[in-house]
Amino acid sequence: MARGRVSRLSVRDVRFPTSLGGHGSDAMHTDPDYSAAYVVIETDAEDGLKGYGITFTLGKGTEVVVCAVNALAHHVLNKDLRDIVGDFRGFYRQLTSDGQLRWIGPEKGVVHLATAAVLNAVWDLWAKQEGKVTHLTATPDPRTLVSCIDFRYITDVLTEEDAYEILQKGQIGKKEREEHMLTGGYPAYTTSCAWLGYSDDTLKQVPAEAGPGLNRRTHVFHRFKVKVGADVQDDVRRCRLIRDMIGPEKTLMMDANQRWDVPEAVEWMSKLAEFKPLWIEEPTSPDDILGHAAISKALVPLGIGVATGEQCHNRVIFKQLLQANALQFLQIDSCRLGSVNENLSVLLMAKKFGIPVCPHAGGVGLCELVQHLIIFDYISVSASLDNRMCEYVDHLHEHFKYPVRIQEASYMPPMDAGYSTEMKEESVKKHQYPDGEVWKKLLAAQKN
Ligand SMILES: C[C@H](O)[C@@H](O)[C@@H](O)[C@H](O)C(=O)O
Ligand SMILES: [Mg+2]
Repeated sequence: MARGRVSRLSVRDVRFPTSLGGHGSDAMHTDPDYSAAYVVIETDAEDGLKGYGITFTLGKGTEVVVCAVNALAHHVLNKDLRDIVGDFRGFYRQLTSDGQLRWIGPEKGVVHLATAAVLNAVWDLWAKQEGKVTHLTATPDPRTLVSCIDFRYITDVLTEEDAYEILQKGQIGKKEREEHMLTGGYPAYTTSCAWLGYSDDTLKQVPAEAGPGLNRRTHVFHRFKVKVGADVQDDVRRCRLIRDMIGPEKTLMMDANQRWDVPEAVEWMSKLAEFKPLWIEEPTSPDDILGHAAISKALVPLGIGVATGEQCHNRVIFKQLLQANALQFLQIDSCRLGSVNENLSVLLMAKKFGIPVCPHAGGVGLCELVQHLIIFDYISVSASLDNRMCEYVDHLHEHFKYPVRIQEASYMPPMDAGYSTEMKEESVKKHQYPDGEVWKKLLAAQKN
């Protein structure tokens, strides 16, 4: 039972200097410092439980998101948690419809990232209070889940009744699928093997580390993603190198991070088609729905699908991408959309259109969060693993209190109550910007 009045909301700017090693680099984000606006919600309940929420950002972007979280805080403070989750749809709408803040959104950009951080903290707290891993796998009543979704702007594609029906059908065989997750986990792919800033030598090392016997964490990947898009000759060389290393059978995906215009995307991918990519991710602007549709159509003869979503603003854009046949793989993001609430609506729309969801993860904490959503998708919505997998990157998990568990290249279901969002206080202190120990040193060195 949800309890307590929200007595405090704090938000911190936590950054990791990942750019120093080229980790996370791509054709557009050449110096990413993986960062989080880290929200903690406290209540006056005697249990002393706190809710932790993050949104993923890059370096300097974090300070802007922190401002936006502070601007939203009054919607949460002094509210009874029971009232928040008792009318979660209403609360979601309250946050996203703030008469002044929606002008700098609505439901997009900084203000929506901040909404996600706050709502992620609410989901974490609610789940902890109920002693559940997540509300998603454990909730017996699809009506409760449906009541968390704001259907505004999507009823032409998904009504409340449609959602309920999908979730009701998802009850069939749920026990077996739960069992399957507990024993085999959810299939993962790795991106850590081929960031754009990695040298060929590093490329050669990293996939080998994921091979039998050599791997630090004893997982053997079958699916790999390589960053492309900056220089076509370079891409050909790197893709050849990786394809040779992983062999012809393993799955390869490519990610251009929005680098190209529409015709350029098609032309570029015809040069990389020989390496048999399953998909090209974010070939062009994330806002260009018809552009994605044109690229999808042009790449059909090459057997390459289009994947997108990590910078898709909200459920409305996802709705249109689905309506326009603009993607073959849909990539939800646990921190860009409005938390579980909005992600649920997208999972349900994807089910309706028969498009597999392959979440974006990585960054800092994204794997920890999105595993809950995708395992739920399998157990209660899609009921399928065909053409489905969840991204995994091998960075920064050590800073989380409940880090993901990867076994045999699969996400093993989280077992601790909550949304796996809590970071170790020691890590937060060290990496807080600009006065954490790590940044003090780095900033001092930059001055000298
Ligand atoms: C800046 C980031 O590392 C991105 O490159 C990353 O999220 C990427 O697009 C991905 O698909 O993992
Ligand atoms: Mg990507």
